[in-house]
Amino acid sequence: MENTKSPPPSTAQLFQVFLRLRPSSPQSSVSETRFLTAAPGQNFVYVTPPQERSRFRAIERFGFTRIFDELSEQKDVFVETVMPLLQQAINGRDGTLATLGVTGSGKTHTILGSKDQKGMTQMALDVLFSSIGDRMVDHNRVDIIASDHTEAILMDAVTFHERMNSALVKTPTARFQDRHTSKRSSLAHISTPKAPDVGDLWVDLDSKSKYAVLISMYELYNDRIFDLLDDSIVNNQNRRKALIFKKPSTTAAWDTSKESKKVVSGLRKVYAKNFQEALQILEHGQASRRASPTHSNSVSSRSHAFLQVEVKRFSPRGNEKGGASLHIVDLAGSERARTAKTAGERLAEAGSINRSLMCLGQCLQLQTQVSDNGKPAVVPWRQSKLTELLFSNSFSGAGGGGQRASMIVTADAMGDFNATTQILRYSALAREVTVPRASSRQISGMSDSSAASSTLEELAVISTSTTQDDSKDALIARLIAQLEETEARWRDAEERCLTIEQQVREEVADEMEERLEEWREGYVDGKLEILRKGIEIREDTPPDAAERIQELESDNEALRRELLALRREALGRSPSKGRSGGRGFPSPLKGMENLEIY
Ligand SMILES: Nc1ncnc2c1ncn2[C@@H]1O[C@H](COP(=O)(O)OP(=O)(O)OP(=O)(O)O)[C@@H](O)[C@H]1O
Repeated sequence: MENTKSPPPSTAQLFQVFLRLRPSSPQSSVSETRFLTAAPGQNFVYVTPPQERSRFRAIERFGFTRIFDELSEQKDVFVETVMPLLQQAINGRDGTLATLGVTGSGKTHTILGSKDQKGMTQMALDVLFSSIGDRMVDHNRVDIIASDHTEAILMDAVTFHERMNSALVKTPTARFQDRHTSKRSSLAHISTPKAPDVGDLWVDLDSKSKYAVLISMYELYNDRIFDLLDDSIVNNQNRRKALIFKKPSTTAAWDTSKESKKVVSGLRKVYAKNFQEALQILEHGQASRRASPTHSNSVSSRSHAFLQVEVKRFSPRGNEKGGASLHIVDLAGSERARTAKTAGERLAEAGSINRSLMCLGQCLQLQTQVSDNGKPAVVPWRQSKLTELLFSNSFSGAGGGGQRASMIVTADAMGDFNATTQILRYSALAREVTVPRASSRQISGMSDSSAASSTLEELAVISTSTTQDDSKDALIARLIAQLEETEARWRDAEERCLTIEQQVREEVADEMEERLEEWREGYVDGKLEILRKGIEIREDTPPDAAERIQELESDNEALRRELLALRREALGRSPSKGRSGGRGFPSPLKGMENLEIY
C-alpha cells in the first residue's frame, strides 16, 4: 500500500469502493468502544481490535476510493458517487450504484434517506428530471418509447398508479389492504423528502435530443427475481411469479454491441414524466419489498432491491438514438444468525443473503488482484444470480470502458466488530496489516482513543518515510531501519506465538485432566454397579414353606421305597426263610415284617 491520497487504481478494478461511516451511539450499536478510525484527510480507515483481542490481533488499515466520515451529508455522498454515474447514463453507458454493509449499518438510509433527508435515489431522480426539463419526449407517444421493449410490459405512470390503487380497492380482505397501505405510509418520506436540495446540480444533455425515463423495480429474494411493480401481487405475495434473466430476443437498432446484455424478461417498465410521478412509482415498489424486523434492525431488508432508471434518447423526429440505465441497488445486510436472533423463514432468508454476499465478496476481492501471468484475475461474476445481475448490468452490452460502478460500503464504528471487519477485508481496494510497535501491555494500559491515535501517528511515520526521494545512503539507512523494524516485529510475533502456544498447551492439559477425572469417576461408579449386581445375584431367596414340605415328602417317599426294597432283599436271603422258629441264628429282620414305614 502506498502513501498516496487514494489507493492506486487497478486496471482490473470494476467497482469504485467508497466507505461511509454512520453516526453510532451506545443505544444503536453493539460494541462498547469504537474500533474504526478514519485517518484525517486520507482514504484509509484503521481497525483497532477491542481490548480483549488486542493482545493477539494486529491493527489493519484499509484503503478505499474515498471515505465519508460520520459528519458527511447525503449530498456529499451523492455528488461523489452518483453524479458521475448519472452523467454516464445520459451519455449512453450503463452504471450501477450499490450499498454493502452489515445489517443496520445504513444502506437503506443512504439509498432512500429518511424523513429529514433525501436518499441517493430521490436525488438522482430530482437531478435527472430537472436537467431534462422540457426536453422530455411527447408522453402521448408511448409507442415510440416501447419500440424495442419486447421483453417488458410498458405503461405510463398514470395507468400504473390507477392499477395499483384499484388493486388495493379490490382487495378481498381489509387485512391485505391495511398491510400494504400501512407499509406505504411508513415510507411516506420517500415522496416527501426534505433537505438537502439538489437544485444547484445538473447533468449535461445533448442539445439536439429528446429524452424519456422508464422506471422498473425488482427484488432478488431467495435467489429468485420478482417484479416489485406488479399490481397483481399487491394483495397476495404468494401469487408472485419469478422472472427470468436472459438474453433478449431482439435488440434496439442503435445497439451495435457484439454481445447483447441479459435483461429481466417480463418486467414492468413505467414511463414517468416528472419527479413526482417517479417518486410515486418508487413508493409503490418499496412497499412491495420484503422487509421484516430482526433483532439487529427493526425494518431489515430481506431481499436485494434493484431500481432501474432507464434514460432513452430520441431524435427530434422521434427516432430512438440510444439509451442506458442507472441501477441503484440496496443490498440486504449480511448478518449473524446469533446476533440477529433469526429462525425459520428468516433464517433461510439470511442463509440465501449471506451466500450471495459471500460470492459478491469473492468478486470484489478478485477485482484488485493480478494472476500469476500478470493479467488481471478473472472475476467469477457469473457464479451467483446477485453478482450476475450486478456485474452484467455494469460491464457488458453497449458503451465503452471507463468507470461504471460504485459500491458504498456502510459501517458502524461501534457495530459488530467481526462482521464489519470481514466486509472491509473483501471490499477494500487495499489492505495493510500492522503489528503496533507499542507492546500489547502498553496499548491495553491506554484509553482506546489514545491507543488508536498513537498507532495512527506511528503508521503515518512509517508511511511517509517511504515516499522521500532519498540519496543512496539515506536509502540504505532507511532499509536498515526497516530491517530492524521487521526484526522487531518478527520477535514480537514470535513472542506472541510462544504465549499462544503456552496458553494452548495449558488449555489442552486442563481439558485432559478434566476428562481423566470424568473417566475415573465413571470407572469407579461402574465397578460399584457391577459389585452391587453381583451381590444381588448371590442372594438366595427365602424358600417357600409349601415347597419345602413337598420336597421333604418326596425325599421321605424315596427313602421308604429304598427301605422296603432292602427289607425284601434281606428276607429273601435269610436262612430261616420259609421256616419259622428253625435252627441257627435268629433273623436280624425278625419282628420287622410288620414295621410301618412312614
Ligand atoms: N448516516 C446516517 N445518519 C443518520 N441515521 C442513520 C445513518 N445511517 C443509518 N442511520 C439509521 O440507522 C438505522 C438503520 O439503518 P438502515 O435501515 O439504513 O440499515 P440497513 O443497513 O439498510 O439495514 P438492513 O440491511 O437490515 O436493511 C435507521 O434508523 C437509519 O435511519
